[in-house]
Amino acid sequence: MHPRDQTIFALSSGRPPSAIAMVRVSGPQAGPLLSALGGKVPPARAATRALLRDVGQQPIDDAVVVWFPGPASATGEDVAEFHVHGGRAVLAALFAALAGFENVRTADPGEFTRRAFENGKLDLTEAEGLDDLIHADTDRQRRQALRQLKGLLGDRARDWRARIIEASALIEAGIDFSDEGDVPAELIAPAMAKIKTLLAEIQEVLAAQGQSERLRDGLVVAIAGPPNVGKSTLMNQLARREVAIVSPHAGTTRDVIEVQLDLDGYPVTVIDTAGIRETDDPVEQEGVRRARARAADADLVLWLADSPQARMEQQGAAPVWLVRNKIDIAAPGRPMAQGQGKAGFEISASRGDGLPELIAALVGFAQDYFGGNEGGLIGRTRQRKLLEETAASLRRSIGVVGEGEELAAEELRTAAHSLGRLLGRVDVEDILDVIFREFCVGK
Ligand SMILES: Nc1nc2c(ncn2[C@@H]2O[C@H](COP(=O)(O)OP(=O)(O)OP(=O)(O)O)[C@@H](O)[C@H]2O)c(=O)[nH]1
Ligand SMILES: [K+]
Ligand SMILES: [Mg+2]
Repeated sequence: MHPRDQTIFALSSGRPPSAIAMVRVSGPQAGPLLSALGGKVPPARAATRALLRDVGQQPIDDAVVVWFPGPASATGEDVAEFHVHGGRAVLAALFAALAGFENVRTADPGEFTRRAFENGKLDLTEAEGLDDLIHADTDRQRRQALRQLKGLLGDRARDWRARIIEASALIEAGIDFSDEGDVPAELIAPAMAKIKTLLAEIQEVLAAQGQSERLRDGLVVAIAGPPNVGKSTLMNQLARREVAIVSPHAGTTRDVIEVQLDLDGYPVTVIDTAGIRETDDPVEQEGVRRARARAADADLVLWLADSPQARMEQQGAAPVWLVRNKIDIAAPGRPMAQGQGKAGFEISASRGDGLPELIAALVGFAQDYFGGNEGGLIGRTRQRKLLEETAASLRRSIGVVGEGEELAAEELRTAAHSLGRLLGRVDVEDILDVIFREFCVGK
């Protein structure tokens, strides 16, 4: 039997032990498994109490089961849910009982969603939204993922694709029905007008997007600077816990240390690095090399220093903010040298002075970085790339239509194909369907 036709099961709730655990089953054996383990197939979509027993009639657990006959289920197949007590031994016994049946196996990662997608329950953008929702750490990520899951982008893409196919059917019909290959302008003009309108709509979505697909990956802020200036102390303050070792010994931090922060709903990764200096110690040299590399890849560098004469080092293309630390012991004195046109900050990482201002500035930076808008439909680079490809093909079709309708039609097919890939449905038959439906009646 093909793996696709087998019945799959998996623990769908969190790691055991837990009060309740939910094991989900999907596939043709879901119903037979319910009756084999629970004694009967319960009424559909109603939580039903069942004493589960294994093949030897030994009790497994007192459970609640739910039966979702397909296709009106999450995956489109027959689905059974077993809500059991979330102990490791209970789950082990249930898994053993399930796996004992023929053509029943544990699910691969994402396989329930994959089946839902294959059964047309979700398009690819919605599946991506579901994945993002499960992995969302911050509130803004959650809202963005929910927009994807609700299929807002998918709905637009389906509509655009249908309209492209319509326009291309008009042109192709013109080509097929014209005598010497010259397609009457009455057919081409309305088709191209449709294309121009929808190109404008796609461009609007691409432009309104700002940076919001960055929400998935987060913003990386590197703390860098000379040894012993208080980088790890600042890191611990931002993380509100002791993630990095702090000591008066210069060269304490060697590895790159990361923490994930939720900064006003924005996902921010802060990294603490080794103090940058010339050194003979090969271990510290490696630390310095990693520090430079990570700072060069960061989206923002906080260059920490503890003297007014501090000179900062630019790493990569990211903006660098000069942050003077230890103002509690140094005389306030002269303001620090200003770097890259950015205002310097003055803080005491150990005492907390100046930290609210620094954090407020980081939130402001995050707002700019993420585009601050809630209306973004695009959640991933994959989606943006395919929409850009679609727009480019549409522009080319408008450009080449004067040179030949076949060229324009070919570009439209490419555009529809890009949108099909966005949705995870690539199906050239659609174009033929429209042509035959609209132009071949009675043949
Ligand atoms: N007075 C004062 N001391 C500080 C402040 N911040 C850090 N220190 C002290 O400075 C020393 C070095 O701090 P760290 O946080 O380890 O400095 P670092 O830059 O991570 O050092 P390396 O990892 O070795 O490069 C420690 O003794 C801290 O207690 C501050 O704001 N004021
Ligand atoms: K130190
Ligand atoms: Mg350190």
